Amino acid sequence: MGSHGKSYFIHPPLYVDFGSHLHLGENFYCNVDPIFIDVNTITFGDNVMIGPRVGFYTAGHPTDAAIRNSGLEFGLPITVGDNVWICAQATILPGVTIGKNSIVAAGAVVTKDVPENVLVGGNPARVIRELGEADKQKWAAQQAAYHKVKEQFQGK
Ligand SMILES: CC(=O)SCCNC(=O)CCNC(=O)[C@H](O)C(C)(C)COP(=O)(O)OP(=O)(O)OC[C@H]1O[C@@H](n2cnc3c(N)ncnc32)[C@H](O)[C@@H]1OP(=O)(O)O
Repeated sequence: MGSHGKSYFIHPPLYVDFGSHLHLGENFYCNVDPIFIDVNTITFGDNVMIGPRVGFYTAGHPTDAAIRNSGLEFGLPITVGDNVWICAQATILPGVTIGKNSIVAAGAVVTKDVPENVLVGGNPARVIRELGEADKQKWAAQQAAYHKVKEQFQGK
């Protein structure tokens, strides 16, 4: 591995082309069976969560068949910001940067850069909506309800 934070976890099996081009931030979590085609660098910020069977493909080939057959390959870096969640079976293409706090929905094919604080999904991935205060309120209520049940269960 190129570099990593103090705490990281990847469920095996995993595939890397090199491994040395992979840079993980703090508190990196990746579910089972990721593919890292790291011909160029794949760089993750802190607190990134990856669902099962997500593919990161930095490599590409010429769209001209004759030149492609000569063996030419290129690699463009992939960069994932802090606090990004990439859901199951998403595909991240060469050169893509995903902005901090954003979510890539399950099955998305990400062909272009993703802004910060958005949910993207589909093929090709498009912004579905912005993430913000409504999400915070919804999930803070869920969190509070969870802790209430937990404390009741523990007899506090
Ligand atoms: C780290 C891990 O291990 S994760 C474990 C594995 N789990 C997963 O991968 C879970 C993946 N979950 C998803 O993809 C979910 O759909 C989420 C997180 C994106 C849902 O986010 P929410 O904001 O709650 O989305 P919500 O269900 O309200 O849907 C919003 C819109 O996005 C659409 N949408 C939801 N998921 C997707 C998707 N995967 N692809 C395309 N569109 C989607 C919905 O149809 C809806 O569209 P509409 O407004 O036209 O009706």
